Amino acid sequence: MSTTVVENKKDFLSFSGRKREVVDEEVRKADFSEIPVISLNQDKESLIKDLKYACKTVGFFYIKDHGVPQESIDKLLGGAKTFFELPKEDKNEIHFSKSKHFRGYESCGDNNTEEGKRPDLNEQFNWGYEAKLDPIKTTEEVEEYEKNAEKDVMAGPNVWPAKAPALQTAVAEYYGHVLILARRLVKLFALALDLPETYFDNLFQTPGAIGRVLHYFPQASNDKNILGIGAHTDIECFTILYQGKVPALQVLNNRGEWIQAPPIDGTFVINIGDMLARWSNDVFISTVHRVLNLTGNERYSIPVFIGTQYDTMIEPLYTCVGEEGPKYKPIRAGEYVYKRLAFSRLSKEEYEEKIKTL
Ligand SMILES: O=C(O)CCC(=O)C(=O)O
Ligand SMILES: [Fe+2]
Repeated sequence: MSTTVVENKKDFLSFSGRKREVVDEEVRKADFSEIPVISLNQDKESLIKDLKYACKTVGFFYIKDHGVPQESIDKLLGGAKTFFELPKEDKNEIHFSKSKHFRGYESCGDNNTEEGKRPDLNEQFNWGYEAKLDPIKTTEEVEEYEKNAEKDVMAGPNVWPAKAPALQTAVAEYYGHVLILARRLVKLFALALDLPETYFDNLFQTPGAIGRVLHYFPQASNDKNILGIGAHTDIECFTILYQGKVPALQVLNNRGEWIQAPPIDGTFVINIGDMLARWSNDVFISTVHRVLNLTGNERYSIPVFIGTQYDTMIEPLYTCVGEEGPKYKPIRAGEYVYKRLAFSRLSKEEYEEKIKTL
């Protein structure tokens, strides 16, 4: 999740390689033509046209008519709140440092998303893909998956809080709905990239899909050195974000201006991540964003980061290379995600040591 700030020049140089300049630190209200709202319930031709525009020019959009029941969202928010209210010692029983692939609890200050800024002002719970959480898998498929479950550095079992058991049940229900939506979006993205509709399907059968519930604390100061989550681009192909009711998300637009992306009832925010930006040779753009919660209220959000199966080699797609050719070298999805997560969470020494073994 890390993005490097190039000192003095105020550029963002993310791991994806694309530079983003900040020309204005003031944050302004955008109207929805800047961050489009797209209904999934419209004829396919116009839907693909809307998606093409949003993915190629903004990298951020809202979707409505997405099919995920509000009840499942509310259940997950309830389960997460119970978990976050537990005493520190109970939450730390599943601290992410005990997990080889960053699952579990991150406390406030554990993560420094934006280099050069203070650590992020949030606590969070993270889980990853397991076939038993996937509603399309049969019992036999789950058994088969479990045999090879730890094949990739990023794959393996989740950890759940013993003292807040409702969280696990609520995650399973919500994540199931989101995986179905993700597989629907993957087909639409294939079409928007001028590929056959089923082009990506096999690569999202056991997707590297990390879910997270974030709890942001209100902050008094508008000092941009302290952020709920520092400026970054997401790592995976795309993110399905439920951002609750508290406005705090900001997006860096193509002109280098920070604009607000307030919550809209009944929608998710979808944003393109660096894996799909690389895969599409920057035909789809990944967009820098951050959270600054000046509302005086606590804020909860639920991003699910949808990536491909971890053994997928990501190299620019044939429909996207054009005359200039591929901009990016091939990378293995699991290794890429691991390095990015490790970079903002481990010490420099630990990071160097760990990546030697990948
Ligand atoms: O909380 C939000 O609205 C955004 C969270 C986010 O950007 C992230 O976790 O990558
Ligand atoms: Fe993000």
